[in-house]
Amino acid sequence: MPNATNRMLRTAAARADFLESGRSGAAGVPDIVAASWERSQAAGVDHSQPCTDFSDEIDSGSLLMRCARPVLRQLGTDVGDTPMVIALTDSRARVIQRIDTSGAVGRLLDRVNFAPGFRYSEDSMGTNGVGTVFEAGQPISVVGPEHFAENLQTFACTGAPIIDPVTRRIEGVLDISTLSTGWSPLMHTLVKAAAKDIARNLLLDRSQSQQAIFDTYIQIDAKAGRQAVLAFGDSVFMANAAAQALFSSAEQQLLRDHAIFMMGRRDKASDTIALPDDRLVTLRGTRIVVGSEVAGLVVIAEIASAPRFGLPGDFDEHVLPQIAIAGHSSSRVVGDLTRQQHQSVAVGSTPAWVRACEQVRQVLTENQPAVVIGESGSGKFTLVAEIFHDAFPDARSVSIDACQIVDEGDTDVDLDTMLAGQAGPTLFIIRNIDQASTEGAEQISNILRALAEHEEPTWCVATLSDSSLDSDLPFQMLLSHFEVAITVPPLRLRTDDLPQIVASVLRQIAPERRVRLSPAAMRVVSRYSWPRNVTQLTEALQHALRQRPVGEIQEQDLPGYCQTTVSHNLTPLEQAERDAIVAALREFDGNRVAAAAHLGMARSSLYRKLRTYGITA
Ligand SMILES: Nc1ncnc2c1ncn2[C@@H]1O[C@H](COP(=O)(O)OP(=O)(O)OP(=O)(O)O)[C@@H](O)[C@H]1O
Repeated sequence: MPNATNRMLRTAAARADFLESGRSGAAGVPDIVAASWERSQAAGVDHSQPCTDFSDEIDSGSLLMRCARPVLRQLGTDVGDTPMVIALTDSRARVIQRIDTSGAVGRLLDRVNFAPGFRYSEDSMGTNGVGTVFEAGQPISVVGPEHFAENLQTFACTGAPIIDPVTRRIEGVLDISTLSTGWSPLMHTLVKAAAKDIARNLLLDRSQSQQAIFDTYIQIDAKAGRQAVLAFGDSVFMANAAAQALFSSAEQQLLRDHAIFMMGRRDKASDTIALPDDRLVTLRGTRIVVGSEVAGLVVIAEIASAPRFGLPGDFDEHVLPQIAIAGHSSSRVVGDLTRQQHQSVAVGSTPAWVRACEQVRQVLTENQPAVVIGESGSGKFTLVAEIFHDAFPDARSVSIDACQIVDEGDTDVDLDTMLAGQAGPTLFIIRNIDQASTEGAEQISNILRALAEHEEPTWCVATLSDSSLDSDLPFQMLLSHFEVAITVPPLRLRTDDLPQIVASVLRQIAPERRVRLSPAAMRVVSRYSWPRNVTQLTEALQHALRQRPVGEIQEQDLPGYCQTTVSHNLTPLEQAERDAIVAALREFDGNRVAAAAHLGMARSSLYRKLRTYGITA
């Protein structure tokens, strides 16, 4: 029997002994491997079903990626047709790039989640050619049964650390993986040399880039007079006095994020960006190119316009619905609201949504106290207020947030003031009654009783989250006050309505700008599950508008988390499965282990499904 086969057999037997009886079973196995098995076991890695986590926030423009790119390209050419996969990880053992010289090896590695976004640390996947390199701080080959996990037994992985020559930190690992039968000690030499090349590039890039950015910044600042000048690079950020006076540190961070986005673009180095306070800032940039890569950007930033519309929460004619908000300081009742011309938010053709709209219209017409149930941010409040003002244009509405009702003596909601100020038909919307404390629920009960006896025409609707229904929270005592329950569907079940909803949100957050989504961006929006519903969609579109204040929003302008990997429209069965996973994650506060147990699913299957459905919650 050849030596290599013999060695593998012995290691396989030692691994079985180790799993049964601990370190004594690992006799004859190299110390570095035996120590790693022990660490894997101590970390609680399940050798029969290890599980890793996934994140889709990979920075393709990072310094490491930039320095590794030419080396990986060369390595790919050097190994030619040898069936293997070359992988680069970041400093958190997350695979950030993979080059397959063999589709078959690539497919096999997909099945064990050795793919971009997945973490291969030792405490998640056990002994392997990435995580163990981080632990040992040196190159290592892990061949066949030397892997701790069952599903990695057929592979051989050779990894070498990429050590930053300046900081001496491990910035990542370069790994070559193949089938254990095709492993050769030559791979060790190859990987070590390539990792060193990447480290050398780190040093060169840093010093050349920093010098080039600095030189350009000095030149532009000297000519800029009193204008704001900022310089951005991987580990460089400079702002002159004018820039520091003009932008807060949070705004500077935003400009930096946008500059990094601009660095990745090939078309133009100038752009306009909206700050959170809606000032429009024009950035005129100069790209700093080192070698064939963009290493930094120096920009002159000018305010193009002052804020053009109110802050979120402000009551103004652009903000729907037209209602008074019970704020922190008082429950204001605002009268004399004139109705503006606008598109209704109650649009949509999804049957569950149409049904909810009809029911809301009916309870308001017949003045029946109702609870509207649905996921947070699904638009319960907006829908009720909108339909109410549509049906009763001269009436007013008051919103009371149940969280703000504390107790009798210390309350934000002053019922007497509210009712005394009521000079006409009024809708009271009590939001999130499921969030009420015991004292709050008693207070709300008093309010509901008082409203029922009030002489003026009064409507009363409460909203609550469907996940609270089965609980024994204090709000349960309030349900007897309501005659009808209406359910609002979550956004992910309203995919047909999404184009209208997106248009409506864009009109609301950028009323004076003609922005729309490109077809590809709309596809991204349609595939994502939106666990926080319209609230989250609004945040995502605000983010996209900051990236691209005018014109057509592209898919890369949307936040990374909603770029799903789902490449087809989901079948009803898949939608049901995705919804069950989202619900379980919500129930267990994003705890994937608990969610998998609840769903009766292996953790690895859950991770695969998360990737398939693009669920990042
Ligand atoms: N059709 C729509 N068009 C534009 N914006 C909308 C639409 N529906 C809801 N919104 C916006 O989405 C956000 C969430 O809506 P809303 O507050 O009505 O949801 P909710 O279900 O009552 O939320 P919560 O459970 O958190 O109280 C709000 O900012 C609202 O302005």
